[in-house]
Amino acid sequence: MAHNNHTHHLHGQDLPKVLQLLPNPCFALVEANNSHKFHFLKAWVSPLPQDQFLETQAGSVQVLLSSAIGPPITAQILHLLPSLKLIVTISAGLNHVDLAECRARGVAIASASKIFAEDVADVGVGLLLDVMRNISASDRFVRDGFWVSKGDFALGSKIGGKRVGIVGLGNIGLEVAKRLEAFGCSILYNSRKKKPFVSYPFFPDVCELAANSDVLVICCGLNAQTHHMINKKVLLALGREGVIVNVGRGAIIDEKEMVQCLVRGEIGGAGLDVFENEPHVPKELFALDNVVLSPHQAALTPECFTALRELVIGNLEAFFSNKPLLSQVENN
Ligand SMILES: O=CC(=O)O
Repeated sequence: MAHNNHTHHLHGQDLPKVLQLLPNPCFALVEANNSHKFHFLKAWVSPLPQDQFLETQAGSVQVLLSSAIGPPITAQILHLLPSLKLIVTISAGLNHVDLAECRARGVAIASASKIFAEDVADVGVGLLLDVMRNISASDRFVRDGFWVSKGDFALGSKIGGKRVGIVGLGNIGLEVAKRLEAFGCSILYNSRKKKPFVSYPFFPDVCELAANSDVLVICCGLNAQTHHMINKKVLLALGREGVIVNVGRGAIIDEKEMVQCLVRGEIGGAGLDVFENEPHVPKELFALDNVVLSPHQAALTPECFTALRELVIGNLEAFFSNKPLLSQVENN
């Protein structure tokens, strides 16, 4: 987009188009005060079925706004958008986007990973503390009147000195490491590649990492390589006292096996913000006091909304003026 004095005189139809497939509260937030700069094209407003709408109305669309809770951006959708050059996703995770198809079509991706990292890490550490110090379980104990009728509650474990294995040392994993270092934990990690900028011990094999950790914190993305990467063998290597925390995606863990391990006491506990089949959570977990559950909401705090809006609009402005994107994701 040429930035000149006439920009604000452009009619909606002449503005650069930004496609949205489904309504999303975060999109509305991004749109607020910016509808004079971009024409936000909303597939759901049309009476046409989505495919037909895309085929007839979105042929010239270059940018798609997407989110982790929105519809997956499949090869089929990409095929209906021949002019698409950029997907801006309001998420840290990218598993809802067909990355191979984007690569093949030369579609760039910009994410919100940097903005969400601190908030997701906070919840990861919160879940770890909760499981290990029985915070939610003690709260239930007190509310149910058991402090009076039964006396003391089961003791939790000390956090300081624990070995925390981080799976995925990206933006989120690094924030988790930073926080837990301050608690006196020792940090180990598994990642696709060894990171030259940290001195934490690197474990190329996730099973080895589990065997050497008191807690595993899952912070990686979901893809073909990480799907069910945390399988029964890894869980058994973590062991009876071991705790697992997941703030990545549910399907990185083989959920059925994890539930079995928890029910049989083969691992010590779990703190979970994500699940394989959200919003459905395996019912067996509801009965377990050593499990803390959270409804996949680690990423979003109202405090990050301003930064999110600036990042998305910054990416759109950069794209339409041929400048480097602010948060382009590597997709090789
Ligand atoms: O799950 C949330 C995200 O990917 O940002």
